[in-house]
Amino acid sequence: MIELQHIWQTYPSPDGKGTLDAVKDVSVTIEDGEIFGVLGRSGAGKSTLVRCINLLNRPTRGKVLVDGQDLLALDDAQLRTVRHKIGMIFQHFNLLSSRTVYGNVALPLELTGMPKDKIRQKVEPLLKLVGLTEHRDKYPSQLSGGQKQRVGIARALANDPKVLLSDEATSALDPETTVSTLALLRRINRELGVTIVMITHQMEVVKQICERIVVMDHGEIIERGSVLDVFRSPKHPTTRSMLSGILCTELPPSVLEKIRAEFAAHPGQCNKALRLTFVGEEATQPVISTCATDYGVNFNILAGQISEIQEKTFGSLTVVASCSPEAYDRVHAFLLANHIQIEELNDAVVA
Ligand SMILES: Nc1ncnc2c1ncn2[C@@H]1O[C@H](COP(=O)(O)OP(=O)(O)OP(=O)(O)O)[C@@H](O)[C@H]1O
Repeated sequence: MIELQHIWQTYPSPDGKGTLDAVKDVSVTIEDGEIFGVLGRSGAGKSTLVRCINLLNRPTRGKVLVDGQDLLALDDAQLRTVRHKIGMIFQHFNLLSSRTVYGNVALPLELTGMPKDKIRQKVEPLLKLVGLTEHRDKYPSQLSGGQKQRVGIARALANDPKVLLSDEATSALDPETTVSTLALLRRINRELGVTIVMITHQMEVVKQICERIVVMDHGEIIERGSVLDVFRSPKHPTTRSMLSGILCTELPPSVLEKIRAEFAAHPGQCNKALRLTFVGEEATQPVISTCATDYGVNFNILAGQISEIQEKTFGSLTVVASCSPEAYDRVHAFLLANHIQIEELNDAVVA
């Protein structure tokens, strides 16, 4: 288990006149075997925080405990031993251009003084795991971005780490390569039991593999929870804005226009603009049609997104419901009973 307790990181400010708190009193616990996401925009403090886990950053204040061991209390030799158990991969791969694929993966083992035949016994299965056996003698310049990142992953696994820190590891990759790289990380997590900490600004990354996340903004944690819960009801405006592509959290002018037209088309009715969010098999179609047939509600679907999070369907629909106030109360209760989250958007339409 990794425990970051009340971490502060203070740097000299860019103008050199004062200080900048890049991380402000952040506490996070990461359980063994999970895939944990640290999400936020550029400059939020994600890398600064996560690099405290292997003390690439020494926090100005706070405690870093890995399996109960206080890293800040260790001497250099003890810290080196702990760091062997924490691998790291980077956005720009950080490979040595003068070494082959094999040579890059072997490097951390050579540094421990391991004999050559033992190194081969370790490196060859790793190259197989990341699908690079046939590229073992190539140099980084002869590889695609996705292949380079696979070398980085194999190298990070060479010392059998318990934890893998991934600092924007897919940010430089195209969408397809991102998907396959994340699938590889998930396999590593499941098959080798490695705890993975993902630093990312990409919702797709979080959506595809993270189980729990924290969202950072200006050095602070503004939201935390399971990915499903945060996606279902993001509370902080920054989270909502980061999720807007997936959740339609911001209503585009064309949808606002349609909502206003719907309201005008049903004068004297209870008109509600709603965002309905659902997870799993409570697919809305039967529910929506039940609302129409059993409760006499006129539903007009104006926008929608269905995606997959942790192998579960996750959907968000923007609708206008027009009916009597009594019918609306009944429908509201019916939707909640069917595990559909309801957010009323009338204020946004009026604003
Ligand atoms: N070594 C440093 N010295 C001074 N300021 C720093 C240093 N490292 C980071 N910062 C500042 O701390 C803040 C947080 O940076 P950090 O790299 O942790 O953010 P991030 O969320 O990881 O963003 P990015 O993805 O852009 O790296 C930024 O304002 C950055 O300029």
